[in-house]
Amino acid sequence: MGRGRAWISRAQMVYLYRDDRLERDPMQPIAITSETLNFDLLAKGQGHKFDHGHAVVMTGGAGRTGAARLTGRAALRIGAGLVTLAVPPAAQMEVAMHITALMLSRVAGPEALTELASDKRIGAICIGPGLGLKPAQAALVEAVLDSGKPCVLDADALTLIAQDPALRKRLGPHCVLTPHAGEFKRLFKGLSEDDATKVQQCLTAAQTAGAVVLYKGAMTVIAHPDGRVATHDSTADRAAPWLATAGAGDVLSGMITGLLARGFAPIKAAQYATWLHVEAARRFGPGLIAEDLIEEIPHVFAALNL
Ligand SMILES: NC(=O)C1=CN([C@@H]2O[C@H](COP(=O)(O)OP(=O)(O)OC[C@H]3O[C@@H](n4cnc5c(N)ncnc54)[C@H](O)[C@@H]3O)[C@@H](O)[C@H]2O)[C@@H](O)CC1
Ligand SMILES: Nc1ncnc2c1ncn2[C@@H]1O[C@H](COP(=O)(O)OP(=O)(O)O)[C@@H](O)[C@H]1O
Repeated sequence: MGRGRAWISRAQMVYLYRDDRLERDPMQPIAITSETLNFDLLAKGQGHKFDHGHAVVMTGGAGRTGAARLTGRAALRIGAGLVTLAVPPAAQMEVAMHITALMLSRVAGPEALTELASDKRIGAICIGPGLGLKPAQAALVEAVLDSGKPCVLDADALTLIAQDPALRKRLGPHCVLTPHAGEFKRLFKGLSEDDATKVQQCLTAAQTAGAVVLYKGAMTVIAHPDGRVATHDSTADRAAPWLATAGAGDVLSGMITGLLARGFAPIKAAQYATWLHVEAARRFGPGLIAEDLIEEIPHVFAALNL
């Protein structure tokens, strides 16, 4: 075990969060850097797999499951003890043929998803990557939101929420929304066209939605409805242009979901995942595709002496 760490209890984790350097000046935008993060929080102490959290990722239908499979694998690599893909019946064979360490649960509709999410051991849910945009998928998003579990809402879930005020009303600070610029524009109409800076736009969005918003891009901004804002600058000496590749956002969602399952608070999960995501991209370098990001995570952890 790295640095001889003992098992860390949930109570100790709460203490460690309070000790986090990113918390010191909560109302000011804070730069997410290796100086402001406390990497000891990422260490995996002793315990069995359920002590490290169980994450669920909803997949899309047949022929559309790749994005959620990336998400699920990233959640496992970041240290969640177990990850289950919730799979519509028509996609069950496709997903089963592609996974090994990931588990599969057949989910025929919102009732089945509600039942799966009600398992007390499920600590986090991700929905959106490759999901689809039909009313049946909106009902799945509703089931996730009604579960009250920490969740990551990405890709098609964001588009569905943008189209449906009833879904928007169900958001809370336990939700992390991860829009790229196109999704941000759809979700927060008008906001992205005014003169406000990206920081102000993201903060207003978080306060409007009542949820944590991670506004993606080379400059990523993360805002909590209570006013906390953090920025991650991936330009200049932390440039990672190879992250502009299909599926990179699905991997980020998985990293956040895995950290949520491990017990990180939503804003912390978003901050740590953002730094690790760029770090993985920079370590891999040119030619990066989404799968490479996931396989680079262990090397990032090793370099951090975890
Ligand atoms: N391997 C896979 O199976 C992948 C599946 N994906 C899925 O494909 C579906 C569509 O995803 P899209 O992201 O294309 O979503 P959308 O089609 O909803 O959004 C893309 C649109 O937004 C505009 N846009 C503006 N700023 C943008 C920005 N910074 N980044 C990206 N687009 C921007 C684009 O011009 C484009 O018109 C989702 O279900 C998604 O999860 C993608 O995640 C890519 C990988
Ligand atoms: N030029 C860039 N520099 C740094 N990070 C980038 C750059 N382009 C994209 N990214 C990051 O890559 C990810 C892309 O996510 P997204 O646009 O949702 O892609 P996808 O939907 O294909 O998964 C985001 O985390 C974003 O911040």
